[in-house]
Amino acid sequence: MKLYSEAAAISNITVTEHEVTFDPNASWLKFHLGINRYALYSRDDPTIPQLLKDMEIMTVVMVKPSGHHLKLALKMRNFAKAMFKPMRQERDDETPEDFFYFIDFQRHNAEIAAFHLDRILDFRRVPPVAGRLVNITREVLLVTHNEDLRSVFFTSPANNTCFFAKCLYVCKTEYAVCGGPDLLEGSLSAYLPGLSIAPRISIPNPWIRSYTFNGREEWEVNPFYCDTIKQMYPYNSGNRLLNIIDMSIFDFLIGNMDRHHYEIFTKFGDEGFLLHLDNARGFGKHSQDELSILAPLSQCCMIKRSTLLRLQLLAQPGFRLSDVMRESLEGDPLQPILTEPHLLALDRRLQKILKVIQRCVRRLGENEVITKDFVKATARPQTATDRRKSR
Ligand SMILES: Nc1ncnc2c1ncn2[C@@H]1O[C@H](COP(=O)(O)OP(=O)(O)OP(=O)(O)O)[C@@H](O)[C@H]1O
Ligand SMILES: [Mn+2]
Repeated sequence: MKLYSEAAAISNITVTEHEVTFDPNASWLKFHLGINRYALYSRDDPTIPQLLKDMEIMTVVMVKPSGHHLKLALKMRNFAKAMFKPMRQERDDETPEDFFYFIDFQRHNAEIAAFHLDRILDFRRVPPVAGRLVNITREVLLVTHNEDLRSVFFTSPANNTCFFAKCLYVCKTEYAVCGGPDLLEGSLSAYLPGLSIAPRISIPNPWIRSYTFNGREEWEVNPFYCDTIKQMYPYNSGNRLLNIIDMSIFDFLIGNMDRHHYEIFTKFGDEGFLLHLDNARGFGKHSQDELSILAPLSQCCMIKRSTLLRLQLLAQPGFRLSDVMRESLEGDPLQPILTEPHLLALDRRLQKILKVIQRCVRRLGENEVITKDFVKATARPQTATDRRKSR
C-alpha cells in the first residue's frame, strides 16, 4: 500500500469529487419508508421502478469495499447506497459437477433474476436489484478515497483494468475481476435502512446444509425432522414455519443451496417477514433440479394458501412463469439476464413443487396442508420474568 501511495502521488492521480445533494423525495428514502411488517414494498409502489432507474444511471460519488467476494458499497449523488456484485461468470456457463455449493461463484445475474422472481411470486422479500455496466476506472478507482480499495487495482496483460478481492495473504490474479477494458457488468442491490434505524437479526436456517465435504445434517437423515421443528420456538406458532416453506420454494426455483441463514427486522417481532438476501448462488445449473431444497415443504406438508394460488396461476398457459420472468427481466439494462434453459427450468420446477403439494394433499387432506396466511402467534419465548413467575 505504501508503494502504491507513492506511485499514485508520483503519477498525480486525483480523486474525482462529485457534489452530493439531499433530496427528501429520493426513491431510496421512499423505499425505506415503505417497508412494513408484511413486505419490503407494496405491490404497485411506483417508488420501486424509480429506484431501479436511479441505481442504473445515478452518478457514483463514493465507493468502499464491502466484506469479501469482490463486493463494493457504492454511494450515489443523492445519498442512495447499493451493493455491487461484479460479473464472474458468463450467462451460459453451468456450475461444474464437482463444485460444492459453498465454493460456487457468486453470479450477478442471479441476484437480478432473484429480485424479479421474488416480485413475481408476490413475496416482495428481496431488496430491489438492478444491473449496471460500471466503468471501474472512472466510477470506482477515481472516486474512491479508500486506500485498501485503490491498492487492489491493477492492469492486466491484456490492458484491462482489474481489481482483487480483499487479499488476506497474497493477491492472486485468479481472484480478480477485470473490465473490458474499464467496463464491468454487475448487480446493484438497494441497501436496506441502516442497522441503527432498522435492526435485523440473522437466524440459522433450520434446514441448513453441512458446510463440510461429507457432513450430513439431521433433516437429511430424519424424515420426521419437521415434527421436531414444529415443537420449537419460533416455529411452533404463527407464520414462521410457513415463511421458511415459502423461502424453500423460492430457493428451489432458483436452485440456491446456500441459504444458511435468513434475516428478519427485529421491530416487526416474530411475525415479520423473512428477508431473502444473498441470492447470488442461484441459477447455477439449469439442467438439474435439486429436490432436497424443497425439504421444508415436502417434510412439513404445509403451504400458505396465497403462495399456492400464486404458483397455480403461474402454471397457467397465459401467465406462465417463464414468460412473466422473461418479460420482467427485459426491463433490466443488462438483459438478457437469464438464458432460455434457465427460464424453462422455472416452469419445470414449478410443476415439481405442485406435485409435492398434490402428494401432501392426497395423504393429509386440504385442510391440513393448505393454510391460512397470517396465523396469529400464540407462543412467546420464555423470558426471565416468565420463568420466575412459573417457579
Ligand atoms: N441490500 C442490502 N442492504 C443491506 N445489507 C445487505 C444487503 N444485501 C446484503 N446485505 C448484508 O450483507 C451481508 C453480506 O451480503 P451477501 O451475503 O449478499 O454477500 P456475500 O458475498 O455472500 O457475503 P458473505 O460471505 O458475508 O455472506 C448479508 O448477510 C446482509 O446482512
Ligand atoms: Mn452471503
